[in-house]
Amino acid sequence: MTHLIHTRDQLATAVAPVPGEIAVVMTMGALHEGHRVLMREARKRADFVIVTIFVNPLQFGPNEDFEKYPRTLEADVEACREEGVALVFAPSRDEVYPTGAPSITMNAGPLGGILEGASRPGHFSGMLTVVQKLLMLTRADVAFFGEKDFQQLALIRRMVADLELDVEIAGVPTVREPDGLAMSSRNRYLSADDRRAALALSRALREGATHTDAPVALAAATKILADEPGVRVDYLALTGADLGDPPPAGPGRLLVAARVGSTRLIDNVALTLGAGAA
Ligand SMILES: Nc1ncnc2c1ncn2[C@@H]1O[C@H](COP(=O)(O)OP(=O)(O)OP(=O)(O)O)[C@@H](O)[C@H]1O
Ligand SMILES: CC(C)(CO)[C@@H](O)C(=O)[O-]
Ligand code: BAL
Repeated sequence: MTHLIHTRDQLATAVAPVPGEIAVVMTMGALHEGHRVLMREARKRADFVIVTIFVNPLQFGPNEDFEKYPRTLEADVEACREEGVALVFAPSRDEVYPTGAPSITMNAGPLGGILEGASRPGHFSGMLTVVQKLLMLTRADVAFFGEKDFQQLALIRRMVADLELDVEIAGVPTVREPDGLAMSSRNRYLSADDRRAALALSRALREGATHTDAPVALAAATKILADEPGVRVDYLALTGADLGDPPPAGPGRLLVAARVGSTRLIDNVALTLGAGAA
């Protein structure tokens, strides 16, 4: 039985008697198969799964898509029901920010200022602020996040480590459409032409990841993106697995952000760098 609740009082009442572990999957709604995989992983881990649905104003810039972000609560609750979720917490803005716009927020640190943080100033501060609140409100023992938002996941891990929060963070690999496009709520903004052009992102990452030499991997991915006129690259970066400088040898990450039409998409893949790598 899935319950839809909207207030923090309802949430406190619902979680208080839970005997075992509580798992949370935080979302902004417009749920798709990627979110469902997170829910399934959460269900494997805990009997009591909470899905939060909240389009957090604090993590959107003034010219971003906060107003037009898809809001599909009824279908979202149905998806949660099908996945055996116990509780859907869909709070209002006032319920999450009862004191109004908070004057004290999370500082996302240096990792919060690169890549997505450079393109979306304040985004990670707003994201971490709401994640911390939702962890506290749901009293989660374990929280599941997707690798699709790789820098977000890294920052949440960092926050939990640095602030010694008593919660486990579980990462889930990116779920893709059969043709490679990373699933994303924002994919529903794409026209048919945009949708076709957007495939260049995953194609570029896949091709890049076949190379073990960092400049060669970057050049291969760059060429594929440059060959697709429907894509305007925001950044393409090759980093270490911790988003620092790429190591001479070992695990790395190739990350891309780009505009396709008026839609901004992100994606990333793991790759192995260095001589001797496969
Ligand atoms: N394709 C995916 N594979 C794995 N996890 C995903 C995928 N898409 C989203 N998630 C995860 O679901 C959680 C909620 O994300 P969110 O609601 O922002 O969805 P989204 O599809 O990423 O939306 P957006 O298009 O706005 O970026 C995050 O932990 C995110 O990383
Ligand atoms: C983690 C999150 C739900 C916080 O608003 C959001 O950034 C998202 O959906 O990835
Ligand atoms: N999926 C990450 C949340 C955001 O784009 O604001």
